Amino acid sequence: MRMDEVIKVVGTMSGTSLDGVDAAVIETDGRSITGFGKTDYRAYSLDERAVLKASLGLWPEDNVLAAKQVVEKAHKDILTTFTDVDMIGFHGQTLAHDPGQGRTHQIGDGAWLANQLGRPVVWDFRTADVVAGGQGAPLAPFFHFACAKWIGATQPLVFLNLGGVGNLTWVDPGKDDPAQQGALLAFDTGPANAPINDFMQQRYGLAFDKDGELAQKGHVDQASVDAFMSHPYFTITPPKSLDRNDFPDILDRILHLSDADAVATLCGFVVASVSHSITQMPVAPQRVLVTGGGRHNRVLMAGLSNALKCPVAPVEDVGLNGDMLEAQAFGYLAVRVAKSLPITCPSTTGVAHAISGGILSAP
Ligand SMILES: Nc1ncnc2c1ncn2[C@@H]1O[C@H](COP(=O)(O)OP(=O)(O)OP(=O)(O)O)[C@@H](O)[C@H]1O
Ligand SMILES: CC(=O)N[C@H]1[C@@H]2OC[C@@H](O2)[C@@H](O)[C@@H]1O[C@H](C)C(=O)O
Repeated sequence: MRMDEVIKVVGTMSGTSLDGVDAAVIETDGRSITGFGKTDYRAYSLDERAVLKASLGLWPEDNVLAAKQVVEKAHKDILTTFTDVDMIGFHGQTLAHDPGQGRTHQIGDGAWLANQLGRPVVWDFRTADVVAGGQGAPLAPFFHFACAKWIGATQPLVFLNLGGVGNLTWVDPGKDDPAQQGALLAFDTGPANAPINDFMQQRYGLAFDKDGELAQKGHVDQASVDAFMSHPYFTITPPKSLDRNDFPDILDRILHLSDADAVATLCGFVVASVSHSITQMPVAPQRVLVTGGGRHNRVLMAGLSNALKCPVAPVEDVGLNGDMLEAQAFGYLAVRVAKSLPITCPSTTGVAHAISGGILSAP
């Protein structure tokens, strides 16, 4: 493969919210984005979701066969309709993440998918980084750097992903290469939608608080937010990353509140953790562009706008697709892996030096 060859790749993401699989086409030479293409979404059924949820926290030595089959089938279903791509970037589903012990666990066999779909598949993006001493997450930052160039940004800005977990990337678009010192700073900010979803599921059997409607009726309990912010995670100097279940007692902290106040306070946790994270940026960002499902939550967006000293807007404001950015990221990273370009560096995962990673499985 020539270094300047543009590859049409479909990337997939099955995120921590366990709602389904996103797939999105991107065209890139592994450095610049040259175009975006078709996108699709395949929801997990309630039964599939239950299998995945029951498998969270499990490692390869545990019995994860049922969950693996759910993930593989869902990806095969959605990817079958992407017929005109050169390559697939397959993130899989994270079940467990413990970089401190040098391990992270994404299920789904990319070699099997390559055979089923007759296309090369790049997968297992995180293992090389954790084995090399990095956090193995977040991995979207190198793609965020390319997005900053694509939108023509000239001043430092932040991409904030509000998924199940929150993560952000500070980008200096004045730099030439994402692995260059001072180009990026990225880390997980704290829990985002996952606790809100868990609460809505427990109380109402609902998947999430649509548009923040319940939170809008409540008030933030500041004492609970302050107690939440005393968690040791917030004293760690970035880069740092989280497992979905790293704050196991988060819902216990709001049990004494009314439902509306409880959800408003969970939103307050997100706003406080993101605001704290922004104070750790090398230079104040000119703006914060929000991606991930949390950008639809009006209470989260209003809270962030109030708390931060710069404009906060969904990535749609700059022409990007906030539902598909992570899927696009793993397409982009697949091409970088195929070209042996770095996908992580000290300022994104804390790894000692910039490295590539992933496995490329030919059909
Ligand atoms: N209209 C909406 N109102 C409020 N919240 C929403 C809305 N739409 C989506 N969300 C939230 O966004 C979540 C899905 O976000 P997203 O797809 O970015 O997460 P993910 O990719 O699974 O997570 P991660 O980035 O942590 O891997 C939903 O579970 C829900 O909590
Ligand atoms: C271990 C893992 O799967 N982490 C996810 C998770 O979901 C959000 C946040 O936590 C981020 O660190 C990461 O995903 C994004 C896509 C990333 O790697 O950039």
